[in-house]
Amino acid sequence: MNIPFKKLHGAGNDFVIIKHENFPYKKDFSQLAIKSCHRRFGIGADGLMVVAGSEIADFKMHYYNSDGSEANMCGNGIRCFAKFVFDEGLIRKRHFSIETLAGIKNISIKEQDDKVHTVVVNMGKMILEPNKIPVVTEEVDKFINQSLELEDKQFVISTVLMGVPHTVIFTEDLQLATIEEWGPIIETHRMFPEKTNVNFAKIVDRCHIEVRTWERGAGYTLACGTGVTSVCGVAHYLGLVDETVRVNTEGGELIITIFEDGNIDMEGPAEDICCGVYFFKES
Ligand SMILES: N[C@H](CCC[C@H](N)C(=O)O)C(=O)O
Repeated sequence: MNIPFKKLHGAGNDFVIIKHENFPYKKDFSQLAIKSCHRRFGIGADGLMVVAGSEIADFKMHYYNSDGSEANMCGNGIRCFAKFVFDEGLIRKRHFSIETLAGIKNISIKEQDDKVHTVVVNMGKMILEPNKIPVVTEEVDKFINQSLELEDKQFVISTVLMGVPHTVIFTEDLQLATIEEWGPIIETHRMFPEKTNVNFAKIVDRCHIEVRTWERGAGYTLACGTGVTSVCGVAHYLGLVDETVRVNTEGGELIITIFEDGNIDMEGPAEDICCGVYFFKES
């Protein structure tokens, strides 16, 4: 089956995007994600998004990680999704809404020469209550600064829900070797029945943080939008940063703004990489 696609990235987190009308087989989205996201046998990407219609918003976003698992939300992905639908002429408003499994997200785009270059997403509010997060824990009212002992290493972790589960570890050590060693162990820890994304964060000062993320279902990525949002939400909750934070990821910079009512905005880039036709072969 020949499927037209575009490939975009948001701060180095890259995605294959297709229109539902070109592949209207939801039962095969997972297989399509695995095959098309493969870095050798496919196009290569961290995830797949399918652009579909919605009865409650301007569009519906289906998101699948490169391992084929479906996720409720993707922060870098929804910026690329917004660029795709605007640049493709599917919508010409600069403010519109996208339905996700984590609720409706409101989008504002910034464009130059009629092409989107930056997108602001209202990510909603960070959820702190353990009974609303897929985490198994003794009675605590917030899963913040909990100690976790793994083999011979002590971690202090905070786990929140930002559409998807995120575990945050504040550390000075952002070496890739550390993330690749401990990321998968924490991602698949028994306390996370639906697994978790794992964010290693270094607070530079009250308005700068560096974040490196091991993503659930995708591994190490150059940036993670929901992860960066979660890190800033936890850091702000702990009084470590101000309301606006510039976050450095390996793939680029994201700007997070935390409002008094708890809503969090994420601003960041969305860039085209290529477009083409993907030859999907069912296995
Ligand atoms: N791997 C995540 C989904 C993608 C999130 C990330 N790419 C982002 O930008 O938010 C999960 O399964 O929870």
